[in-house]
Amino acid sequence: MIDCRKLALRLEDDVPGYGTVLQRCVSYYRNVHSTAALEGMGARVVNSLETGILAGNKLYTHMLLQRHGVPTPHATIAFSKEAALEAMDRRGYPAIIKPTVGSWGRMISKLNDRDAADGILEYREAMYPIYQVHYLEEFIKRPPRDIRAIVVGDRVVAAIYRASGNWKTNMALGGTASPCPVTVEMEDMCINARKAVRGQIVGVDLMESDERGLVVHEVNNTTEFKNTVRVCGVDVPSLMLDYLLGEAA
Ligand SMILES: Nc1ncnc2c1ncn2[C@@H]1O[C@H](COP(=O)(O)OP(=O)(O)OP(=O)(O)O)[C@@H](O)[C@H]1O
Repeated sequence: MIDCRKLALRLEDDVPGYGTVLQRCVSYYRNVHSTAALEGMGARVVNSLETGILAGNKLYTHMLLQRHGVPTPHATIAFSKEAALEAMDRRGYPAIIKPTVGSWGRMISKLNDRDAADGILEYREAMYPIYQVHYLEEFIKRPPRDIRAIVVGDRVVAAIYRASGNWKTNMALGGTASPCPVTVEMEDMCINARKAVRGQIVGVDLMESDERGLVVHEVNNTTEFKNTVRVCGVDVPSLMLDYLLGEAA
């Protein structure tokens, strides 16, 4: 185990005997940059830099899911406050606005009407340029929960429902976990989602839309699994390591 924060890599060296690296850093920027360095120095990193970049960005992921025929919330990308408001006026409220890069539900807002949208967009326009890219999703009507499925290669090894009193069901925001049965439909969809971002070990987040059935709203490049292990009793980290050892053989 190597703590990324203790790492200083001389980039012209070969990686000293790392071979295969299972990337587990939860900080997005440390994650992709350490992956880039390690890959460049000859290590095989799971997931790859390519997957880190693709899955780390909600717009890139959306486009890939769509192209691979994986159902995903309808979305709009707008490049100014005015264009975003116009799009929401056309598509209707509520809408969800998300940073293209981010996790744990941070800075994700539900825009219930034009006044709320106008206020949030004004703040975003005053922030770093990345926040002036407005990624909007339809609000999916669903039971008060979502699903996190852990995909290791060609299997969903475990899945949980995440429920909370808030419309955002992230565990980081106080969500609670319970086991979710894995259906064939869900497994196929998750494996397609993994392939769409060219990943190997990923966490796929799904919602059960009242209108459209299962939709995938995110693919996590470095999936957390503590609560899944606890409620499903599946030893996810061992399965990840078995997969990597099988791949390396
Ligand atoms: N389009 C949507 N409609 C309804 N609810 C949504 C929608 N998108 C997200 N949510 C809710 O908001 C939560 C956070 O969304 P999302 O997973 O996209 O954010 P995140 O910051 O990437 O979270 P993480 O990476 O930790 O899973 C989801 O778990 C889900 O409960």
